[in-house]
Amino acid sequence: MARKVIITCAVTGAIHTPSMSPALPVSPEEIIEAAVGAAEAGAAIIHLHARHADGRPDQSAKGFARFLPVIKQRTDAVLNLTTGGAPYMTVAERVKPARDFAPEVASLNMGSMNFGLFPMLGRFTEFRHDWEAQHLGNRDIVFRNSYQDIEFVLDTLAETGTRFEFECYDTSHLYNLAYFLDAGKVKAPLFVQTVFGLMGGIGAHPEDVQHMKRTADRLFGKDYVWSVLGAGRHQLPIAAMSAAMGGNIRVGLEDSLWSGPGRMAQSNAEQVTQARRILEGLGLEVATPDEARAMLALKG
Ligand SMILES: C[C@H](N)CC(=O)CC(=O)O
Ligand SMILES: [Zn+2]
Repeated sequence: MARKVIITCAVTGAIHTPSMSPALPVSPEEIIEAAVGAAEAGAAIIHLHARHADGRPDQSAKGFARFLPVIKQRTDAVLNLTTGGAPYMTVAERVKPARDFAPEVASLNMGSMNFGLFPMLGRFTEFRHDWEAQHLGNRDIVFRNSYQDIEFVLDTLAETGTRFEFECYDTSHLYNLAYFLDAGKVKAPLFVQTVFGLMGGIGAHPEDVQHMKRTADRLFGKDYVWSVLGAGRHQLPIAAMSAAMGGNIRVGLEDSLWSGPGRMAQSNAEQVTQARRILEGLGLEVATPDEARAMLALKG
């Protein structure tokens, strides 16, 4: 029996800006087509952020209401709403969409960190909107996720039945998750999304991947479902490592605009298809949304 692998697709995010790639979904219609296309290509989970018309991150419930009902109608993929929003937002602002829509899954960032986007400025120079260069060039971003912030999200969503994609950008974040597990604030199976190659967090070297996996195995044993995301050019190499090491995969234009060295991705579905080819090349099978629901004990 081939192992089932969950592919998550993060279709737009709040990091990349519209001028960086014509494929980046911005409008509600573009986000809907990207989500449905990614699901049809094999993504069991769709991770969602909203944007204003000029592409700036929008964390209002209204912003999400413009595409959520239509996506729900057109696909049975698991929907995962961000509580990360954009690093300069307050946690009260960030948790609103998940509080209002009570999704099956919501992201939860497991620690504070410097957030370096400015390395991308070397590659992208032309911007349609002023805010884009400021956003990317900001060297003073601290993505705040204090224990109080994390607890606030957990308590706010406690009655919704929503489960979490625990974003861990470094080993300290795994220890923070272990603390909340021991404290009984989160329940197994934990969906642990280890993030590699985002400046401010752990790197994307194979030893970094092994180190995060070894640490998670020691802290959580069988009580977790491991997944990885690689930022930028690291997306597919990190996905391949995870597939070979028994893990699951996250791709999408939120995390990377590329589909190969120097080749810009034409769509989220293209990245999902590439991930799928890697899995099938290894004799693995892509998990369906319902198989992902069973693996992650989701409310359905
Ligand atoms: C590296 C990713 N941007 C992690 C993320 O997706 C955070 C969130 O939305 O809460
Ligand atoms: Zn996100």
